[in-house]
Amino acid sequence: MNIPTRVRIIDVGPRDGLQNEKQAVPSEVKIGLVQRLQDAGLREIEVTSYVSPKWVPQMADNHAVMSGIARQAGVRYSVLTPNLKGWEAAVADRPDEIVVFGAASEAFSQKNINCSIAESIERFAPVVEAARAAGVAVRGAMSCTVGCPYEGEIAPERVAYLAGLMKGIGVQRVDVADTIGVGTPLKVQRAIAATLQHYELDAVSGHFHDTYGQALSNTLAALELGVWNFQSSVAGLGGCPYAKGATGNVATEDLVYLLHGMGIETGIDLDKLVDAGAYISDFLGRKSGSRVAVALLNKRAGQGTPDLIAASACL
Ligand SMILES: CC(C)(COP(=O)([O-])OP(=O)([O-])OC[C@H]1O[C@@H](n2cnc3c(N)ncnc32)[C@H](O)[C@@H]1OP(=O)([O-])[O-])[C@@H](O)C(=O)NCCC(=O)NCCSC(=O)C[C@@](C)(O)CC(=O)[O-]
Repeated sequence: MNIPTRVRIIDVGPRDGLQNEKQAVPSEVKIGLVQRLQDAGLREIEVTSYVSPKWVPQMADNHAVMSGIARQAGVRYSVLTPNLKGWEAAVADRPDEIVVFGAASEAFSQKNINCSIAESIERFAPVVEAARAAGVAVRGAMSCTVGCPYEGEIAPERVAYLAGLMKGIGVQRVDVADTIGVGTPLKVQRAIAATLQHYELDAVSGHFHDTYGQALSNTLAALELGVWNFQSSVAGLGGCPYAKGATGNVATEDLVYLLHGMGIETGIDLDKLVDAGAYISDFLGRKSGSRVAVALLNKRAGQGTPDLIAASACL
């Protein structure tokens, strides 16, 4: 076992978390969320995406959000850019990192970005080149590395193929995404191992949705392989508009609780993170998707400690 002692978390809540929200979330609320996440100690935040507003209307205010955030030294702000048009709009807003996003599944690639895997790489290549020439870091999101809503199970060879293509065009690090949260630990480990054929461990992150309640188990499986970069979404927000029925990412609060409980350092203040989750959940008018946050908020409200509630349930 090669469990790391420190983990870096990218909170993708403002982007992945909110992109699928039906109600319009004002730019000020998104900016307030980014502020609270950095106050809680997050050092990487995925802020928005420069995609077609017809495809993802919630991200149409990308410029307002990126220009409205109060940047803090040492925090990396990333944005999604699927093509040169997205890059050209994004670069004016000075992201620290851009994310090109492909899929290990042909059908998902078509549904999500309207092109084949091969075409997507052709579109990404000039984006990557321009970003690197401008000194902007480049990450590649790899969707459907375990399962696809249209094609079912995805073989690790297809993940290795995509990772190789990403590497070939100069993408510096990649996310192994279980977009629809169907993965289980061994399948996730196989997808990561396939990615490691092309990328160093330090350049691989886990991005697990929690649709089937497996995200923390999958995190542990990734930790066992030494992975130390993870993406999560405060309050468990989110889902992809082109993966119907898939729920949000693993909640950042749940991830931090797990990691701190294992003695793994994150640099994140869990109480402040719970406040950030409460802020956005209150705005959306619903309970947090984080079980840790709900337990800690109940505890704060004096409704008993989670330990006592659990004990009384056994009586
Ligand atoms: C990629 C495209 C644009 C291709 O869409 P397309 O229709 O093939 O593009 P096009 O080049 O033919 O252009 C069509 C129209 O879109 C405009 N357009 C073209 N590009 C842009 C741009 N960058 N920004 C703004 N507008 C753009 C373009 O100007 C034109 O406008 P019109 O003339 O009709 O008015 C489209 O499919 C799209 O926007 N898809 C967005 C998909 C998306 O954001 N999905 C969610 C994020 S991925 C995800 O959540 C998964 C992830 C990353 O979290 C990991 C995981 O869990 O799996």
